[in-house]
Amino acid sequence: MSEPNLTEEKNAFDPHASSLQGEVQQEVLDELYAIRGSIDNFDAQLVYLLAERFKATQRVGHLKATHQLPASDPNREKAQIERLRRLAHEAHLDPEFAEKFMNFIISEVIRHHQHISDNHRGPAADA
Ligand SMILES: C=C(O[C@@H]1C=C(C(=O)O)C=C[C@H]1O)C(=O)O
Repeated sequence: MSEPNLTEEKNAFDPHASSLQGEVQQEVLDELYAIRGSIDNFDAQLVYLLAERFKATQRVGHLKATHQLPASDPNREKAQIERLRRLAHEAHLDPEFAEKFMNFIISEVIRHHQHISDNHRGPAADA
């Protein structure tokens, strides 16, 4: 018989975790849980999407380090932010929020690129 997986148990997600239990009618809680089920699915997708984006940006980081290119590309960022603000507006998402969120992600990517560059070994001097 296998041992219970303690890590899994400790990390088990309780979709009904709430500070509202006992505070509101059960029907209200049930509706809240139903909506939160969708929120949990969206959040999981966000994590997977971000993970895939960071995989791609890591590749860019290695390419830049290999060719001694700067970690950031301000013109590219400007074009991205303009496009995303437009998309956000069309999607009824606050463009200010979209810009702040994007800048937050990009600054983390640049930090990764600097780290990759700092740890990059160039071609051996005697090669
Ligand atoms: C990923 C890159 O590096 C940086 C990060 C960016 C991003 O996260 O989209 C965009 C421009 C760069 O400042 C890139 O140059 O494409």
